[in-house]
Amino acid sequence: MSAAQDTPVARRLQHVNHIIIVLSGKGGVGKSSVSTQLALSLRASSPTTRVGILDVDLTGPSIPRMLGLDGHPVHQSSDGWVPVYADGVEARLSCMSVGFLLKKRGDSVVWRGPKKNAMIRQFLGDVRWGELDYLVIDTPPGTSDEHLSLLEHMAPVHSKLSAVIVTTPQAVALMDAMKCLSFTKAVSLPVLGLIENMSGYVCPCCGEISNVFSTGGGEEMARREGLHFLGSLPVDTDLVTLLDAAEPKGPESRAEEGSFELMRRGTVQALDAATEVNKTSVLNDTSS
Ligand SMILES: Nc1ncnc2c1ncn2[C@@H]1O[C@H](COP(=O)(O)OP(=O)(O)OP(=O)(O)O)[C@@H](O)[C@H]1O
Ligand code: SF4
Repeated sequence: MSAAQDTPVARRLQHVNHIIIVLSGKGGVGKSSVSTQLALSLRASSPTTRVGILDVDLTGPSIPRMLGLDGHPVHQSSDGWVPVYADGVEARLSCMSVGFLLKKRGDSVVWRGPKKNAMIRQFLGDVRWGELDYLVIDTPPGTSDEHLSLLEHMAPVHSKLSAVIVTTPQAVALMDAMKCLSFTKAVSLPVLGLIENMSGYVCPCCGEISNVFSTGGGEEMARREGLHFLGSLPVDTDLVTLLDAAEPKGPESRAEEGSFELMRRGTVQALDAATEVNKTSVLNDTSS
C-alpha cells in the first residue's frame, strides 16, 4: 500500500475481496430487496463465504428491517464499530446501516451533502468488516451525493469495485437505468450487469408466472448495451411477506430458490470474467 493509499478506508477494506455497489435509476424498483437477496445468496454459496452488506440509503434505510435486525444496537469497540451479525455467532453476514443509529424506526435523516459524505467515510473507515469475500452496498435511487462519496473514498484504494444495476421492465424504469449506466461510464465504474426485478408475477396458488407488466425490457437493454444480464426476479408475494416481516428470520430462507440462485451465479460469473479481463490487461501492460 503506498503512503497515499494508507487511509483508514484502505486499511478497513484491504481484506475485502469484491465490492458490489447496487444501483437503480428509479426508486421502488426493489434495489434493497435485491441487495439483501444477493448478499444472502452469496453467503449461502459455501459454508465459509463471508459477506457484508452496507446500507448507504441514508434517507430510507431498509436493510435492517429486511434482515430482521430492526432496532439492533451497534457496539463501538476500541477498534471501531462492530457490524451487526444477521446470522449471530456464525458471523458470516455482517451488516451496517444508518438505520441502526436512528433513535426509533421511522425516524428520518435530513442531511446535506457534506454530512452524508462524513457518514459514509465513517462507515467505510470505522466499521470492522474483517475478512469478507463480498461487500454488497445498497445505495439510494438515482445517482447522488452518496454515490459520489462512495467512489471518492473507495476507488483510489480498492481495485475490485463494481456495480450491478437493478431495473423493472417498464419503459420509465429502463430510461432511468440508462442514466445510471451513463453515470457508471462517467466515473469509470465497471458494471457487472443488469437485474430485472418485478418481471412477471408468481401466482401464489400454482406458481405460474404471468406477465402483468411488460417483461424482458431489462434483458433487451443489457443486450443493446453489451452488459451481462444477471437474471430476472418475478413479483412474488412470499418475498413481500418475508421482507416485511417484523420478526427476525433465518437469513438463508430464500437463498436457495431458483431465481436468486441464478442471480447469484450470474453475478459470480460476471465477477470472474471481470477479474480475468483485469489480469489480462495487467499482463499486457507489463509485457509492452
Ligand atoms: N420481486 C419482488 N416481488 C415482490 N415484492 C417485491 C419484489 N421486489 C421488491 N418488492 C417489494 O417492493 C417494495 C420496494 O422494494 P425495495 O425497498 O427493495 O425497493 P428500493 O428500490 O430499494 O426502494 P427505494 O427507492 O425506497 O430505495 C418492498 O415492499 C419489497 O418488499
Ligand atoms: S395462475 Fe393458475 S392458480 Fe393462479 S390464478 Fe391463474 S389459473 Fe389460478
